Amino acid sequence: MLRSCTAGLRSLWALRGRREGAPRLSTDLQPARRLFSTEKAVHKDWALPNPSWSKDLKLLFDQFMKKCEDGSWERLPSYKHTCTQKNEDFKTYFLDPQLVEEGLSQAQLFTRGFEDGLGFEYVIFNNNDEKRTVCLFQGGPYLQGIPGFLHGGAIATMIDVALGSCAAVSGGAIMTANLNINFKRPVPLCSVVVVNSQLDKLEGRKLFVSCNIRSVDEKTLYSEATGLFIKLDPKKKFNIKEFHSSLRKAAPPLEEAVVSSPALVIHC
Ligand SMILES: CCCCCCCCCC(=O)SCCNC(=O)CCNC(=O)[C@H](O)C(C)(C)COP(=O)(O)OP(=O)(O)OC[C@H]1O[C@@H](n2cnc3c(N)ncnc32)[C@H](O)[C@@H]1OP(=O)(O)O
Repeated sequence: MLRSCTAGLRSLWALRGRREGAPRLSTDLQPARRLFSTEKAVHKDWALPNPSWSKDLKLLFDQFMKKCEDGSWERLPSYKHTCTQKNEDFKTYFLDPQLVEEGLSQAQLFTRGFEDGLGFEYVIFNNNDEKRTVCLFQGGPYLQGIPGFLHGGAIATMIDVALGSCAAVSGGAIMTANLNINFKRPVPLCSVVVVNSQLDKLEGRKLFVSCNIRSVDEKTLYSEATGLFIKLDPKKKFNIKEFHSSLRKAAPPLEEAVVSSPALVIHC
């Protein structure tokens, strides 16, 4: 099972002119800084094949690109950094300007923060008429949970992204309000899975979506999930000052919290 993954990583190292036994990946990762060096890299669309993609992923990608030719499907681009009009609108209408200045300059999309092949490799296709999306996903070795299998949190993340994208196509600026996931079979690390999502119901600002995750041959059902996404209300801007003062009211200072409740000390 892990053979294809190891092979993928070896070819990745080979591409970068490294031999086996060369510096370990974990101590040798400087991807983000390297990528920030040019404008072109910053605005790179990551939902496109790279050398870490397996044969299965490339094959499915090609099949969906074919479906895009008649306009019934479209590939959704994916960027590490804010650069779509949708994201700009989000900042303008929903965020406190102070939050934008203080917090967002270094920010990048969580699922695109790994070096090629090590984390989330995925591409999402949208069918507007049918209100559904298909996400092709290959989870890399840094997403391991129990040995040889994907971490449940990584699966939940992809479900959030897949369902969120499905909802965002219809709803624009949305946020996840509820996710409900049934993990039915563990997903082998580095395998390719298909996340089929669809918009079930639109009710005011509420978008109800559901999805399933299956193997490429469709024989294995890995997970099923439903989600509720809320279309954001521009009248309810996220206000950083309000947020901080509500936090202070809700939580006592750390020392106080530790003394009164040792269970609050969480190691992560
Ligand atoms: C193209 C890009 C695609 C990218 C996809 C990426 C996906 C990633 C998305 C995320 O990770 S978002 C991060 C995780 N989510 C959050 O942090 C959200 C935290 N929650 C909130 O900020 C607010 O609760 C939220 C914005 C979701 C809703 O607040 P609002 O003040 O706008 O809504 P309001 O409370 O007025 O509720 C609106 C309706 O939704 C209902 N509602 C809200 N939260 C609910 C809930 N949790 N369960 C059930 N119903 C809920 C609520 O009852 C009401 O129903 P009615 O209209 O029928 O009265």
